[in-house]
Amino acid sequence: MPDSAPIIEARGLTRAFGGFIAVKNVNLKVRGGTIHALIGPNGAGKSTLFNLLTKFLSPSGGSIFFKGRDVTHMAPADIALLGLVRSFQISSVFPHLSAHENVRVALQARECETFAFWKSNRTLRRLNDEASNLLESVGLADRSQTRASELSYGRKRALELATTLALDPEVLLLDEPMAGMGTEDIGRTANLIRSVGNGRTILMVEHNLGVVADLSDAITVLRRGEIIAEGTYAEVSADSEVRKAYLGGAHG
Ligand SMILES: Nc1ncnc2c1ncn2[C@@H]1O[C@H](COP(=O)(O)OP(=O)(O)OP(=O)(O)O)[C@@H](O)[C@H]1O
Repeated sequence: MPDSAPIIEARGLTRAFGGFIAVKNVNLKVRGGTIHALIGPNGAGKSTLFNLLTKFLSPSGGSIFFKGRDVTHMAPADIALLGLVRSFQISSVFPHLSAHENVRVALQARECETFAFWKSNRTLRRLNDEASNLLESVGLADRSQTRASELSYGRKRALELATTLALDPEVLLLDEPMAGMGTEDIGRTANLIRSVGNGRTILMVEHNLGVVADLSDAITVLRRGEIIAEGTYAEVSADSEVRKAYLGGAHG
């Protein structure tokens, strides 16, 4: 693995809904520079764990560390500023703006953190160029002037990824990046994730096991809120508990 230090770590993470424990004593280490997938049958607790890590839900117990710092009680916006950004579900794509305008707005949002609010012509030109480069990197160069609302589903998600990349996150959390996509979009998005994963850490929840096998350096398998296996795809797919969980299908 590229780097052995965990960039995200959950210790004893637990979340109950009433009397039901959706995530139970999870100890997870996501290593810097890796693509790490969270898999498991329906209802295994993947989304709940994701929501805990991105602070959309607060834990009933346990702690979360980001780059060695205890962020258990930090607000979602503050953890995003530290460099942990969730894509696809929270990124803001404005339907009436063009693809290019959407990325530029995201770039401007980032610049506001560090620069004065006024912009010189030179700065605006640089932002325009940067927006064009980002669109190109997600395969949307030829859709630059298309309104977001007119993009196909797969391309809308590529635009969401571009607006997230505009924030230059160190860690990207992707929630089912392939959901609802056709084969062609899946292939393109997998390539995209691989290329944006270069130099970043990616944690993703994904149901498409072919994609998981293809992209992941490490995989954590959840069932009924607990980790049942961890390792490479070859390791977890050979695990008898994992096989049982998947054969058990939706009742995992
Ligand atoms: N807000 C909530 N209130 C009550 N129960 C919840 C809530 N959110 C999730 N659960 C329950 O927690 C369990 C885990 O759900 P979660 O959505 O985290 O699983 P998942 O692995 O993401 O499933 P899927 O693959 O179907 O998206 C499920 O039994 C679900 O019904």
